[in-house]
Amino acid sequence: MVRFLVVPQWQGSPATRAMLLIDGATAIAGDLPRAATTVLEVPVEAGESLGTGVRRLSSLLRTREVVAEAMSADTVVIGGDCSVTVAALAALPGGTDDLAIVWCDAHADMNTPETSPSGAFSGMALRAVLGEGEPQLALSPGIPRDRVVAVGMRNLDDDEVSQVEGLTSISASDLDSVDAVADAVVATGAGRVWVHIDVDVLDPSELSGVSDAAPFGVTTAALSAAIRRLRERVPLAGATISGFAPRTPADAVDDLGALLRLIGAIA
Ligand SMILES: NC(=[NH2+])NCCC[C@H](N)C(=O)O
Repeated sequence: MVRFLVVPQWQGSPATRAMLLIDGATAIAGDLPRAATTVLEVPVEAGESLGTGVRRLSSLLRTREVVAEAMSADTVVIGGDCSVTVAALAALPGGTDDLAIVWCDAHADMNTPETSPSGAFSGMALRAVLGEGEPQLALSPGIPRDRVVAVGMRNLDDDEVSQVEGLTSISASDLDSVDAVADAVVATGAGRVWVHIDVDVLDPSELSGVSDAAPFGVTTAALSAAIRRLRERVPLAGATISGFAPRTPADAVDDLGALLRLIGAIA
């Protein structure tokens, strides 16, 4: 049975109102089956960079320990900022040797501390999954680039452009084919797949509670259908929903329909 691990980590976000991610995690948790849901306690303090180029590193490391203690097979992780996926993969039962990653996010998250405009670890999260960037946070071993399928990526920093070469990229219009994601993952040869969804991958008309909305995103319907099709062909190792940062409780209610549809596709 699927377990939900709610990780209200905000310290990896570049947003000025990053703590709205706590409200987002709490709103989602309230709609999950209680017996299958664990809400983790993440540090309340912002934390220190400890001389690295990653803001709030000390708190990110602490959350990582808490996630490692709680991880089990068939876990759906609910963020929090999108770097919670790095913590989950670092502690994934069975390791990551046979894993492909589907990274659904408007942003590339391919910065390192050297290229990051913000110092926010969420903007470095996919790069850390590849095993690169700040060594205290990077996966070891990393996931090879040819095992990564990026969906809906459309808001890149200049230094990220060269870095996304080598990833398979699926645009919003590519999702018109319900098999596009499944075909790309099967082509990697991986035995299992982790699906990461930062909800800012959705078009802003579908969901408003994100801190850095980008136009021309994917529809909830197309993404859900693509994930369901993927799961018919490749076993799911786990999944993440992250980046939900509603401005008010009423806004959160407006967005819950789209969120629950995505959760239904991955859980
Ligand atoms: N998944 C996200 N919301 N990422 C935000 C990244 C923003 C920007 N590219 C940075 O590195 O700071």
